Amino acid sequence: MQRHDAGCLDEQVIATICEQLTVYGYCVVADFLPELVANALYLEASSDHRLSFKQAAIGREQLQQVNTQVRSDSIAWLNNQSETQGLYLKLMEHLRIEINRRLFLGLFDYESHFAHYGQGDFYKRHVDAFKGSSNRLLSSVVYLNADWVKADQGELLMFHDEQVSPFLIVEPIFNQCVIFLSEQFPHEVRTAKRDRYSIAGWFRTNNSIGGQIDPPR
Ligand SMILES: O=C(O)CCC(=O)C(=O)O
Ligand SMILES: [Fe+2]
Repeated sequence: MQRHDAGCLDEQVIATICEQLTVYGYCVVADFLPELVANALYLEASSDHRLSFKQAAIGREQLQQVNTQVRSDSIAWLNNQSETQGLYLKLMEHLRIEINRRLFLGLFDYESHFAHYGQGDFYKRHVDAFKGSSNRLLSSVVYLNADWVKADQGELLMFHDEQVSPFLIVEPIFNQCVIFLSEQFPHEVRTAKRDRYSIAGWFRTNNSIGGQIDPPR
């Protein structure tokens, strides 16, 4: 059900996200974005040739390397280059401000990329940030796949510490969003059986030294 059509996130959704992050450290939200925005994002991700998807790498900065044993998806960073990206980034900026206002997390900015998992692609178990060594505080993933069925797999599996069984399985269904503490939860993307589109993003704190934002992407 669509709860909102204006160019903003639903207030109740924001309140729920903040409550669940406080209690559990993660939350899953259905119908996250205004439907028009989610549709436009899907169209852009799946068919806008100005986006040049590149094989995703792991690690940061100079240590980045492509390792298709770990992840085999392709990504394209959002940089406000289209009206659609502008709408999405504005909504996430609103969310950033609201989370800071309610939870005092001191989130400083938000970086995000489209991700495309083709048939057979996966992302093995990992954490998005290692304790104390990153400024990624909250991870978000918005899924853009209409008509996803169980047989398509490609679920996000979330784990507690070293446990082998996931405590949460998130299907990558259209306009569903998951937000979680980046250092807290190992997770993996099960091999997708069909094209799978999403936007992964990170709210970051500012650990800048000498005016340089640390670390850059
Ligand atoms: O697409 C997903 O469900 C998760 C992606 C992910 O873990 C990442 O990009 O770091
Ligand atoms: Fe991740």
